[in-house]
Amino acid sequence: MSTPIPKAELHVHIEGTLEPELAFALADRNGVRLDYASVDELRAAYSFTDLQSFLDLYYALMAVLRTERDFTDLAEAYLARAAAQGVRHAEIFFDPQAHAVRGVGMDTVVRGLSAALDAAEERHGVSTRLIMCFLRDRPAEEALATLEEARPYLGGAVSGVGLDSAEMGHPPEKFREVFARAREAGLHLVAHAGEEGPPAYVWQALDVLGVQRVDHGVRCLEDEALVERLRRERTPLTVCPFSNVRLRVVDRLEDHPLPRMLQAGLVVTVNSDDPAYFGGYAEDNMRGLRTALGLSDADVRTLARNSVTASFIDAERRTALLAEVDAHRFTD
Ligand code: HPA
Ligand SMILES: [Zn+2]
Repeated sequence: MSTPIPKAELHVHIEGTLEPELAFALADRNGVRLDYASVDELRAAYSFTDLQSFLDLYYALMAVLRTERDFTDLAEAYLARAAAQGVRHAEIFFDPQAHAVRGVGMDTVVRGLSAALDAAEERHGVSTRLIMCFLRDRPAEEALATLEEARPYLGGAVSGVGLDSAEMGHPPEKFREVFARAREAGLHLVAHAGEEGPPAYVWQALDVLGVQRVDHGVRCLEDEALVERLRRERTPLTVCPFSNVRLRVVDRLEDHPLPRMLQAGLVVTVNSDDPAYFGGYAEDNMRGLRTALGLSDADVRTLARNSVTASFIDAERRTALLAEVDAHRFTD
């Protein structure tokens, strides 16, 4: 690969970076039986019809994650791959409720992930933040309990909260209270909205939850007033092109609405979402898009700059990373 452009990744689920090889290694280590005979057989199951069909496999495979060391190994593997793809800063989602159902508690998950994240700057040159997501298809009360369980880590290991899982039928307003509490705790706020769900869910994420970024948000294009609002307030959208194709939010990469989003003046970023399942990491997404849509060098630089300005890093590192993006030379 020619030198990837330096960038931030703002939308990646750590559980979605679980590659089949690591899943089998952890299954062996923990004595967990998988329903698949081999890595190839598992990979062959990665054919999705919508978000739910993906989530079913995503949650099932998490059964192999048991100990602090498992979470450390998972995050370390992601950080090494991300660094090789030019990622210089990563804001990483995790789903504590999806682990609690197996009796794997908050401390195990956060301490395990933090061990890898804390070493990432020195080991890989990647700064990091951790964003705790609530599962929107679980009750609001469970999200509140999850926030309380994470209390010792809020503002420390955990910088923000998000909202993910099955979108349809689970509007952002269901989580009004937990987001209000997270705001009181001084946390950053983001939410998945407008991936499969309608523009109304994006409005709610902004007006009811008060999010600083919208994850996905591609369906905003169906509502002109919403596009104008996002543009005027420069609310970043963390777009995930490979994910959109694999989950059939768009038919083909060639049809991806990203150029229209840029054209509309939106602060768009490119991200990998669940790279082990969707066919590639951050730079893979960038190059895939570039080829499919004929993006220019200037477009790619704009996307990389957006990723840095949309991140939650401090001003000094932001300036340093923007300088790196501007100094990048395209060689192919
Ligand atoms: O793309 C996604 N959408 C919603 N929830 C998720 N959890 C992991 N990936 C996703
Ligand atoms: Zn996502």
